[in-house]
Amino acid sequence: SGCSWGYGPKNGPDHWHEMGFPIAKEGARQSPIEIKSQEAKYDCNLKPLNLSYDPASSKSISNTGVSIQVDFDDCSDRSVLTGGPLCGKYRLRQFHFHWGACDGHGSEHVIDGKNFAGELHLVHWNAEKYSCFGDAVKAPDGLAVIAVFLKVCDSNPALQKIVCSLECLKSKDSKSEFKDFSPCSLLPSCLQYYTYLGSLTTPPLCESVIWLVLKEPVTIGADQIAKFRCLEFGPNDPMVNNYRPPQPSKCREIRKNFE
Ligand SMILES: O=C1NC(=O)[C@@H](c2ccccc2)S1
Ligand SMILES: [Zn+2]
Repeated sequence: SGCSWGYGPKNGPDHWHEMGFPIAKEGARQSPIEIKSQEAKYDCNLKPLNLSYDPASSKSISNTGVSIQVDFDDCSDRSVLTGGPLCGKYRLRQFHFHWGACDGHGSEHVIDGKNFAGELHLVHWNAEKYSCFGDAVKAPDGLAVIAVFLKVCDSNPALQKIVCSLECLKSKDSKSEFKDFSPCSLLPSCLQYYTYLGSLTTPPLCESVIWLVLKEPVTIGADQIAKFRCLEFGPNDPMVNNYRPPQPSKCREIRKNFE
């Protein structure tokens, strides 16, 4: 127990429902989920994802105590996501990562029983309908999160600027300037996706996320992910396994924009 949630044996995902977040157990659209590719339905009406990101809108990188996060200036439509299943413009607010203590697990979503070593989340909010992130996070169509699987293989040059910044971000609440970073560089060449209605994967677990899970993973080098694992949740508490396991599907429909 203890006052704040985390990923440990006493405050991790299995305890969140008793730490003030009953939706963790009672919710109808909790995330992440296991995606069974054969059960996902091809929908020809799904549009391609349209990303228009301004690298100048990146502001800072920080150790939030639960992840490493890059924040963007979301006071105007500088970096936006449209298309896919979305109605309107969703502004990029931040991206962050989830990863494991070893390469065999660490992703939040699972595809056909396969866990990846990590997962990148690009968090956007519906700035056309809502006036701020705080309002959007309470709405069923408030957020859109792009999830990208991380596969340990060759080193990924696009991650290098992030990896190099980690040395100064070991401790919780540390923060550095992080300018002129293009989030597009982190995406795979193919933007085919699965989509379903879900939730935040951390408390407050609000059921306000339209998930866009990319089919194609991106690589991360063994040396690069090793540096992620040197971060800390707190003093002498390595930041690893900061992921929530899959939640009941509860008969949700998963669609895909590819055959
Ligand atoms: O995709 C997600 N990953 C997380 O850590 C959750 C979250 C929680 C609060 C704000 C933004 C995102 S939702
Ligand atoms: Zn996340």
